[in-house]
Amino acid sequence: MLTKLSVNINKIATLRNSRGGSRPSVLQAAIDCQAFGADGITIHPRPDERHIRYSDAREIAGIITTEFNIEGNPKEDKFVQLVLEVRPAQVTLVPDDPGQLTSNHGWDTIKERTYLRDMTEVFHKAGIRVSIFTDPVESIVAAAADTGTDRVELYTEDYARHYQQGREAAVATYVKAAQVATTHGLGINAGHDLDMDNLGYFTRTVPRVQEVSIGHALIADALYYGLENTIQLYKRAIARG
Ligand SMILES: CC(=O)[C@@H](O)[C@H](O)COP(=O)(O)O
Ligand SMILES: NCC(=O)COP(=O)(O)O
Repeated sequence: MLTKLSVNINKIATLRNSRGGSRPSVLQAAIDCQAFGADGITIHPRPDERHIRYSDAREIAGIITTEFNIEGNPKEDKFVQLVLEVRPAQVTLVPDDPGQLTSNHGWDTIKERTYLRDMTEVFHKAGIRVSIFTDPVESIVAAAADTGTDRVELYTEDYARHYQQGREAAVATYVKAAQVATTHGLGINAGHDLDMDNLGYFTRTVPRVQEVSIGHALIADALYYGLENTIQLYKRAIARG
């Protein structure tokens, strides 16, 4: 099973918003990423719309030829309403507070089990696959299964942070977390701070990763190598392992 690459285009929107205009077009970027080989498009509209706007989500939904993944915190009613309106293939539930610079932790699936089960049911009723953002902690991943979620997304910042010092140690908790996910019948996604250097080892070593969502490093690389070439480089990193 080859891991799918979902390109997170948040940072295209960051650049667009920085001048108050419409350039670069986020919609065109989504169209092009799919044409260049992305297996999906991911966005993470935050309550302050610092990059992706809710209007972007509505427009992108109309040009999706791959898979659309919308990330966000369902404790924001506006987010839930948007997802139910847009009906992406997947919603990824991320427990970010509104003012966070970026995502930096997964759900406490033990404490939030009832809440997450209720929200999973809401999105399932709309025919939307659910993925829950979790740290690579075996007990947390096991508890995610009690919510009825389809998948967990393993939060990979810790892996990326420690990759250079020793990739075997950096990936160990993710291998175990993935094994627990599989044992509990959960699909496995992964994301955050993955890049061209650390990606192949992760997808080669962690079993049954169905999808990685990558944005910040990929868009930064695209400034040097071009978007089409960069997407192909990331796809080859996965294929080469
Ligand atoms: C959930 C996750 O790890 C990423 O989608 C992250 O939320 C990216 O958000 P920013 O692009 O706002 O950093
Ligand atoms: N879910 C992770 C994601 O969508 C992108 O994270 P990053 O590559 O921008 O760190």
